[in-house]
Amino acid sequence: MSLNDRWHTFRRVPSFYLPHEWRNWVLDRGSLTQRLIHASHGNFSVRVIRQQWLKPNYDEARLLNCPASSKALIREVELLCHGNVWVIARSIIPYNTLSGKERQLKSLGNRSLGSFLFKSKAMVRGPLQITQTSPAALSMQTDGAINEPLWGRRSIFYLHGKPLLVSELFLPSILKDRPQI
Ligand SMILES: C=C(O[C@@H]1C=C(C(=O)O)C=C[C@H]1O)C(=O)O
Repeated sequence: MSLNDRWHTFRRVPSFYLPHEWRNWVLDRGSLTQRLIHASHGNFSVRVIRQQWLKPNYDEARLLNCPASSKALIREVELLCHGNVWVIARSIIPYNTLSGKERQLKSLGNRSLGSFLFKSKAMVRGPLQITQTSPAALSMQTDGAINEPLWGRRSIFYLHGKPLLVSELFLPSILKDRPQI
């Protein structure tokens, strides 16, 4: 099942629902890429699952104020540390956002989106929305390896005032693969 379906139901929860051990990760408004690089002592990579022109789901189109029928550049990735997936992410980039300097977003490849966003002097990040979901809800093939709630977030980044939506899901390997920082 693609992330497209996994993110279909982003059920918001208040940030105070977050357990202590996840608060620093999920509420950090800085670059997640930089945080992962630091936490893994540089053993970090981006695996692009797909990057295609597709229709966002209804909720995403609504947040981006895009017509429900319009397509956007949808990028789904896994962020790996020490070869393990620590984060899965889905970004929705409307056509009109891919103008000017932001045209480069079409050809990121396995460079992190964050490496572009947090370099831009014209970037403003909107508020974080928090969600809690389950492997079952995401139809994740975990063969029982993950049987605990998963925490995620999404926020809109504005580049020269043009929006893109980034959703991220934090996997338990973040805490299991390393001690708390
Ligand atoms: C927004 C960031 O970029 C990260 C990298 C992404 C990508 O390469 O597609 C997507 C979401 C983020 O987890 C960040 O590093 O904070």
